[in-house]
Amino acid sequence: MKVLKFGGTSVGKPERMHSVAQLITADQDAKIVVLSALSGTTNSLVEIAQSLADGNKAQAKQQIDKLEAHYRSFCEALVKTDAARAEAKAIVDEHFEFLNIILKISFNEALNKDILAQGELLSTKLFTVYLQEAGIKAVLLPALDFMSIDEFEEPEIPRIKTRLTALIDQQKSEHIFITQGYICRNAKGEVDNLKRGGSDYSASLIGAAIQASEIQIWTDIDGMHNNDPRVVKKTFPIDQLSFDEAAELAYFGAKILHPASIWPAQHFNIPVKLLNTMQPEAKGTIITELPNGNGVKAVAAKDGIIAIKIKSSRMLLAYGFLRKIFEVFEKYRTPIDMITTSEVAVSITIDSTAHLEQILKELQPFGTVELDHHQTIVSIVGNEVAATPSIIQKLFDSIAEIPVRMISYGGSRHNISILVAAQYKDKTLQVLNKGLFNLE
Ligand SMILES: Nc1ncnc2c1ncn2[C@@H]1O[C@H](COP(=O)(O)OP(=O)(O)O)[C@@H](O)[C@H]1O
Ligand SMILES: N[C@@H](CC(=O)OP(=O)(O)O)C(=O)O
Repeated sequence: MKVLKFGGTSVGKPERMHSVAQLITADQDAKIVVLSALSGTTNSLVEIAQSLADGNKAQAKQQIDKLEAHYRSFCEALVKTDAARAEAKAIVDEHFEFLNIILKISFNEALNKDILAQGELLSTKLFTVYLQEAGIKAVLLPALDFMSIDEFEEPEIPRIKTRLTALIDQQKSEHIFITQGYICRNAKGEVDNLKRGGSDYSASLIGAAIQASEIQIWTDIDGMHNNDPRVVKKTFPIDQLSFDEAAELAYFGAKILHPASIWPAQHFNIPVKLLNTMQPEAKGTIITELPNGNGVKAVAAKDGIIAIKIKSSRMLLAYGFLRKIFEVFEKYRTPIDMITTSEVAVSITIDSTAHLEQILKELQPFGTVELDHHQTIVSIVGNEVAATPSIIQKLFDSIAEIPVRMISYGGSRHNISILVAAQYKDKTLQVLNKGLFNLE
């Protein structure tokens, strides 16, 4: 069985949904099709939830009405028969009735998650109505019946496997299953999600749970490119990446993949293909266990980084200092991305401000604490990149004019990372495109 995931841009217009239907029926293979919300919907739902959190019900109502109008016209173009239009209308009625009801009740975090789930529920139901109208047999598998995370927000793969296999076994004669990406249930049984962009993660978890033969991530670009196409002019798709290379790129900002989406596939050695819905014949990128050579494959940038420097003469010749500092981050479940040390100071980067205040308070006794917001990690990724001598030379030549805050070299054989102030991100990606790939 294969898993095919279609992102927001691949289902964001009625004609795109029609193309997705063609793609999933191009062969007779059994498949689970994972859909995101229509592009822009989750952002709108976040805005609605924010208005409600701010107590601004009038604004929330306006935002709900605007989104509803969008869905009404989407349905008009998606399906043509009276029966299908009536079904689509009933779905839109149901979900917007829900959004209108929550205007009347007091807002809380569980409700927030319920709001955010509406996008994937709508897209999958509407797509199923279209498939039915087009005479394509498919079964809708509700993700909330099988996808779950534990109290640490970690996916429960064995449980997902048991529940999903049972659902599929009940319908053995079917070969196209549709489900929602992104949404899941948490340890309390409430509706939750796998964080923004999480449909890729859903696809990978489903692939791992059913030991799929392949996971396909269909998006609006022909695979992983060597650099961020939103920032540099000339980029090219990479034919093949190893799981390690892809994981580094996803984690360090290549938006095409959710940061956590590689490990489930890697654990079960399931190939992942990145493909373009708008150009299905393009080769895309295949991600498999082994790399197909050494050296730089791509550059990526991760925004929203905070650098924390702890300076203390007590660190001089002392042991146990770093452990005490790390324990503070562990206590607040805040992962550290980069770390550099000298005899009297340690610099650390994090990407979450959730517990920043408490962390800073607990770091104060260790020395002088300095903070830099608005930083970006730029990562140079490729198998054995750190062991390829010419690369470090080219890297330093390229960034000669860029003020660099931190450099991490040697932590991973596949990654060299530098930290720059966010205002230098674009320039850094551009000079690296020239210096490492000889492209503008
Ligand atoms: N290195 C990269 N290679 C390919 N795409 C990238 C890269 N870095 C950023 N992107 C962006 O990722 C986008 C696809 O991801 P996303 O918008 O999440 O798609 P989807 O809606 O299909 O999930 C592309 O349109 C592209 O602009
Ligand atoms: N709809 C969710 C989940 C997702 O993965 O979307 P996309 O596949 O369009 O990145 C989001 O916007 O975060």
